[in-house]
Amino acid sequence: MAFDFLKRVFTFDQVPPEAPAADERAPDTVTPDPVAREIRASEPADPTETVPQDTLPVAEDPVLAEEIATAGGPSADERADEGQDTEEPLLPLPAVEDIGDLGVVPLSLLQAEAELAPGESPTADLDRPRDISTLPAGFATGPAPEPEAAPEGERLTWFQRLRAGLSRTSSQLTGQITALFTKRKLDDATLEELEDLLIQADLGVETALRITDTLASERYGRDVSGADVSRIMAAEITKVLTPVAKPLQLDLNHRPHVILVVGVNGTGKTTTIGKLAAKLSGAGLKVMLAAGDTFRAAAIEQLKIWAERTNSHIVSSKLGADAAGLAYEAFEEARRQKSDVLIIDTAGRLQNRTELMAELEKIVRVLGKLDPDAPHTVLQTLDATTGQNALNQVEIFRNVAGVNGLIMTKLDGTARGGILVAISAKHKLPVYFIGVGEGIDDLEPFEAQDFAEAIAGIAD
Ligand SMILES: Nc1nc2c(ncn2[C@@H]2O[C@H](COP(=O)(O)OP(=O)(O)OP(=O)(O)O)[C@@H](O)[C@H]2O)c(=O)[nH]1
Repeated sequence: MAFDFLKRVFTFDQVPPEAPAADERAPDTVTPDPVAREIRASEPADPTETVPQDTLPVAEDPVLAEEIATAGGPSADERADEGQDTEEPLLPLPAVEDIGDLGVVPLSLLQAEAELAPGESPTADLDRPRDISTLPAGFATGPAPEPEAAPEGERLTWFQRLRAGLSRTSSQLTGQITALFTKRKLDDATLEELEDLLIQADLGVETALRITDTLASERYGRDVSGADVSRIMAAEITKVLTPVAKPLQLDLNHRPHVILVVGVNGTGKTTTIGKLAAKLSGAGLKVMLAAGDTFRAAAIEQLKIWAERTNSHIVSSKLGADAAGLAYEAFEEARRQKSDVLIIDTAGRLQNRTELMAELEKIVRVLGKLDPDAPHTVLQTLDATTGQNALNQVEIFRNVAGVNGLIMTKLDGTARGGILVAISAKHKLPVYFIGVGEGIDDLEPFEAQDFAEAIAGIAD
């Protein structure tokens, strides 16, 4: 099944195309060997004649055939435009002479042979040593150099991607902090400026104050280095994040454990569902997906592909169908099929679109009719490139849909990330995973210390 998917996404053009049937082949089939070509040109054209596969590539490639046909002359189309016969032989061949049993050879070769001294081979010239001291620019002689080994580990580890993603935040912040404390001692003014910098990095007032308080208690009135601030910053952020860095708990007494995935448009819901399904079905759980984003045909197709890739079942309906109805049916179907986990995708919506938020409320309500505890997990995806607006997103989705867990996506891009600290300090919602790429494996459990150190710009 996975191979079917690959086959749809990639074209495997290394596989040589099958030779077309003789009657499909162009009558001007060209044999690559020039001598054979010349010989063929003198023979009566036999369009049904086939050429062994291994001699076909030149003639089989239509672009190449056209290039050959037009080398030094007008294209077939141009010839047609000029009213010329397009059936003429494709290749401008040298003049030939019939020499009986030997068939035909180029006249030029016969003339060259006639000029040779007795016993001298016509190809002897090729064997003479040549002066190769003046090759054209761009060429060199000597054995071909060994190809250089590809650099190891071209694909970054997820942690390197996280660090790279947060590097804009961290390098900007650490640069400003270093500049702030150059030739200045820690006093009220520098503490206030530091607090501003931390707030500008989206960390939130509460965490900014924790950091400045700790720094003041350690080093007030003394010199401070950027490294001191980074260390304290990482420690304080870790303290904020540790309580929310939790594993996603599945209560398999429910069967299925229902996960509803919500969030603003493009925050990575569908992709994250695919990644989650891959983890769960890879662990042997029976997963069902529900294509609850009934607004976009592409979203339904996208989820179907993820279902196929992850060996999950999928329930989908027509474009524009009632999303709550679909969620209800999917829940029933998952029960019938004894799925372990049902993951329901929803259309992206801005938190200020009241009617769309009401639809989300309805999905939750309808699921609750089948099981008062359902949906058991309501996951919200947050795009790490978003700043302060993410705080507001959590606030509203939490109120409307009962969000009880977060996943931050796109931490591999030019992420801001600091906002997750502010959200964690305020909402204390579990952060289960982080997205660090678009691939199926690019979802990592959230680790408080790793994240904190990446923001604080602390190297390994
Ligand atoms: N770099 C990166 N891209 C991601 C990540 N997660 C999702 N994306 C990309 O973000 C884009 C939007 O992802 P979707 O999964 O379609 O988002 P969605 O929330 O379902 O979108 P809507 O259905 O429009 O609301 C896609 O191009 C994804 O490949 C991630 O962790 N890193």
